[in-house]
Amino acid sequence: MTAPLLALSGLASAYGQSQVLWDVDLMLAPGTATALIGRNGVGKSTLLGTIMGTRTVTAGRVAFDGADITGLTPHRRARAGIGYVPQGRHIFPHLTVMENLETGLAARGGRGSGGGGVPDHIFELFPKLRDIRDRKGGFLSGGEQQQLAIGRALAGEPRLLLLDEPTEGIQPNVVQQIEAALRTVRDRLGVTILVVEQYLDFVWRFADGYCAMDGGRIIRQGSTATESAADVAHLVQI
Ligand SMILES: Nc1ncnc2c1ncn2[C@@H]1O[C@H](COP(=O)(O)OP(=O)(O)OP(=O)(O)O)[C@@H](O)[C@H]1O
Repeated sequence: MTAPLLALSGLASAYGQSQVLWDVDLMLAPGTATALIGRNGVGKSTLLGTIMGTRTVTAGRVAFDGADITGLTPHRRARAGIGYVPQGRHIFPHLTVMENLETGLAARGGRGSGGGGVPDHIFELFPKLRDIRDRKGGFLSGGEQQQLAIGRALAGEPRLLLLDEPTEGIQPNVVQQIEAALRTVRDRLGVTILVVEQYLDFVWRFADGYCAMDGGRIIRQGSTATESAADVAHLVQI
């Protein structure tokens, strides 16, 4: 197997006295898309947070491209090549679309294409963003904000893209655009993707593999090519 881009081993996390992640092992091969599935509250967002560095790791190790990054701040991890699209998108409402995208450039550090501005491919992935580039973030629809949040993460030219429920509350035609864009990001840009997603149709159309969580642990992993969504549906139903 090719060396993993991301390797989690024995990872644990807690909010104060309350442990929410237990002994998580996960490896992501470069250029693959994996969906993190499971019911509400099982620890999916917390797991993304431990990879990005916004949540405390109480045990275990996060390795990115062979280097131990467990002790690095989120800022350093972003500069190392990890992009993050949080749940709720966190768009800056008083900045324009273009200014929001430019905030993503800082993550690039010395890496990436070296050009100064927002990479053109972001507007090829999301043409709507070009049309509305002077509009303030606070005036965008949910679908436009989601595209902007993904575009902003991509402006940092990440090698690993973490997304937290990108289809939540988004109308079906925009879900399709997001799916097509993510497919291009994986297949043409070679970016590795880890996406928290409850919508299994989307997962089975787009992701290579899935990883199911329950009670803060990974309880099952597999391939979307060899298993069906029906096999795991009981793991996401409430
Ligand atoms: N800031 C916090 N302080 C204390 N407990 C928290 C905090 N954030 C999350 N938790 C708890 O940690 C557990 C895991 O939450 P997490 O958000 O990671 O789950 P999730 O699977 O992403 O759920 P959802 O799909 O609802 O976002 C839950 O029991 C939750 O109540």
